[in-house]
Amino acid sequence: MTQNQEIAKGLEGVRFTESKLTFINGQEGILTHLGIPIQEWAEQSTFEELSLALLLRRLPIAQELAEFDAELKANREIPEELTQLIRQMPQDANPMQALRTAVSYLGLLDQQSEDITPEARRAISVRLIAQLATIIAAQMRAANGKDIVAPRQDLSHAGNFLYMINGTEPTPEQARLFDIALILHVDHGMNASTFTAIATSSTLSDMYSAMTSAIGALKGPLHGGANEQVMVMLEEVGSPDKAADYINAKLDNKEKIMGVGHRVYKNFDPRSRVLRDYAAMVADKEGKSTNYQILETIEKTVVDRIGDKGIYPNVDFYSGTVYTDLGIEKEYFTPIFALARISGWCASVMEYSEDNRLLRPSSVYTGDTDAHYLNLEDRS
Ligand SMILES: CC(=O)SCCNC(=O)CCNC(=O)[C@H](O)C(C)(C)COP(=O)(O)OP(=O)(O)OC[C@H]1O[C@@H](n2cnc3c(N)ncnc32)[C@H](O)[C@@H]1OP(=O)(O)O
Ligand SMILES: O=C([O-])CC(=O)C(=O)O
Repeated sequence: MTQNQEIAKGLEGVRFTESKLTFINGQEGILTHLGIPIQEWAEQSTFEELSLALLLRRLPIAQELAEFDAELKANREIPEELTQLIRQMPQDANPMQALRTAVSYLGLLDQQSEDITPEARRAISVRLIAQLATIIAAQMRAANGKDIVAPRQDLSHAGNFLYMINGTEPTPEQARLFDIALILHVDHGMNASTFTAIATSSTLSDMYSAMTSAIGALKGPLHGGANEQVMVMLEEVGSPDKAADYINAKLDNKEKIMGVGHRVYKNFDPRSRVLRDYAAMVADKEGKSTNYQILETIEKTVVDRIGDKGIYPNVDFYSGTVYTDLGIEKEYFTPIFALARISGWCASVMEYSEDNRLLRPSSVYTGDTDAHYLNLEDRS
């Protein structure tokens, strides 16, 4: 029996499906959704519109967008049982563990959760997109010993989230900045968490199981968890004049720098450029923040030292400074990534399920081939 011995470590470059959602050219730093550059989505669109466009796989017409917007608003409330669970969670719970638990519980409470027809998957996607914001805001408030703020129906998705976390309405500029940050995180091809969501749903499991798996995958520091780790690094560095030495010491030690490097981008991640511009704009307006100055030095030091390996800032590098400026604590950076990526996960699962095939790769077996069972007393 012959076995193909080739291994694609980390599944690098392996294509297992077709998709019409997202195109990435990692060498040239190009990212498009439905063929439209990410910069245009960021400048001209909204989180709601991009979410619907990915679910439809085309730009919606005005009436479709208005209806989707109304549907999201009508679905913002979460069940009272879930609010109670959130209140009972340990105050020091890891927010991604708390989110994973809450989404799993939401599935338990949803009468439709076992229905995997396209219609049911779409209805569940709308609820998940709308309610993740309410769940994360409630968790943030409860963990800080504050009253949970109910969602409002007269604000945008981004504006309502900021309202729910702060208890006061954001300025239009703050709401728009957060909306842009969400847009930049909505989808990114076959990243680890989207792949995980698809792998789970390829067994014909339900949407909530797929999303719970995806949240678990996003949590890791090599993926979405890197944005929080960037902030940890900024705290360790402390001041801009220490940044270069800090990075050089880490690289001498062969340690990885968080928020830089990417499996696909070997030039620059276009999302980090957009985020850097906004971070710079806020920094200029309010007098350059220490964090922004440290990041500038880290970027320069990393690119000087290992830019030739294709290591540049990724989306997680500058996002944290934008969130910090909006008053969000670092422990919630990764849940906020999920708040945006939920739309990409749902759209990807729905697309893949139209022509589903069980995901089941192989490994090359390198263990014994001629062993026999030994009784316990005969083993040494
Ligand atoms: C939303 C997102 O998921 S974006 C990614 C978020 N993750 C991070 O920011 C964590 C830091 N970055 C990394 O760990 C990596 O760049 C990853 C996991 C994102 C991609 O990794 P891979 O494609 O597997 O690249 P790999 O780890 O093989 O690195 C290739 C080379 O670049 C180096 N390298 C890659 N990333 C980094 C980094 N962040 N810091 C220092 N060196 C790095 C590796 O040491 C390796 O060097 P070598 O060839 O001399 O051994
Ligand atoms: O594509 C990836 O591997 C990681 C990433 O940038 C994302 O998920 O946004």
